[in-house]
Amino acid sequence: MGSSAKHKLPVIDLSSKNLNLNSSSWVTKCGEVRRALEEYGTFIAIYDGVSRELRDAILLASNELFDLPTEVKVLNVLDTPYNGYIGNQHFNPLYESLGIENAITTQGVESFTKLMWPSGNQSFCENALMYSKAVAELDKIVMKMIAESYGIEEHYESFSGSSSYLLKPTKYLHAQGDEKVLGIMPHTDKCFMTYLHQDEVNGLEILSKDGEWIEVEYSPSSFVVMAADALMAWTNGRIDAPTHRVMLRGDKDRYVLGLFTTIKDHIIQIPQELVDEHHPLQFQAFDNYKYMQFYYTPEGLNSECPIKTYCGI
Ligand SMILES: O=C(O)CCC(=O)C(=O)O
Ligand SMILES: [Fe+2]
Repeated sequence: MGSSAKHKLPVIDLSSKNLNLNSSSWVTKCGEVRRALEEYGTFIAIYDGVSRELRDAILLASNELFDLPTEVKVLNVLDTPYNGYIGNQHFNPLYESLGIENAITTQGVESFTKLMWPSGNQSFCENALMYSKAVAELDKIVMKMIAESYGIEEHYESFSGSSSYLLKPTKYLHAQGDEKVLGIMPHTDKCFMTYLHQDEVNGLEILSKDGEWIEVEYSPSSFVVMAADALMAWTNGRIDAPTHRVMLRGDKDRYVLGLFTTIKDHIIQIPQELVDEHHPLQFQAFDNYKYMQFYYTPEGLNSECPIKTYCGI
């Protein structure tokens, strides 16, 4: 498996000025999004919903967050293992992250802020909420495009209100020396969809279908949109969740903001429209949130493809 020169991730402009729901360019864009996801499981979106000021403010706030003492950061404990606080793991020693649950609600962001800064941090709270809401709008656009492209809008509408958003500021300490070093081990995400945003330091790599690692370069005004395991099951395997990792190089720490959507309290059915003689049913109806819990059991952790082990046919 080498690094790829032959693959380049599709870049799709989803800025508001270029999207008109009733135009033929909308239909063309839906097709582009679907093709990119079917081919790579991911693409780079140009999206103008997050202003430069907001981006700078939230990245600066992430710096302050990771500068807090470890005794404070470990207080962030969530129901889903590994979403609360991760730091100094022996297998990902440069990686550190903190998850903020219900990140598009005032209550979700406020309770996290109070835990980290008992005397308050109004600007963190406001910026994290504004950022999460803006990226959740991008999620709505992307999901609408996927659903329209497959003709499964009604299925999506039946659970779109059950989307739950986890904002995960992440920090990677810089590598020592010129060699590329591992930032996060190869994995697929276990939620429904992932939206990544970074400062100027690259490092994300995606495994292509033919086994090449694609180095992802994207500007601070773009987002990586990535399918996760639950989207793969819902689309009956039409879209694969791509394996990805982070490799670090250079002398700068890397900051990333991940927004992860999960469908909660809803059993996701596989749309009949996606099942035919060329695409036999591959998955049973499943609960995305329970699947995430299953992943952290010994059976889930030891499985080569946990979503198949959990609800595959
Ligand atoms: O840092 C990145 O670019 C990717 C992070 C990631 O894969 C994750 O948090 O699941
Ligand atoms: Fe990931």
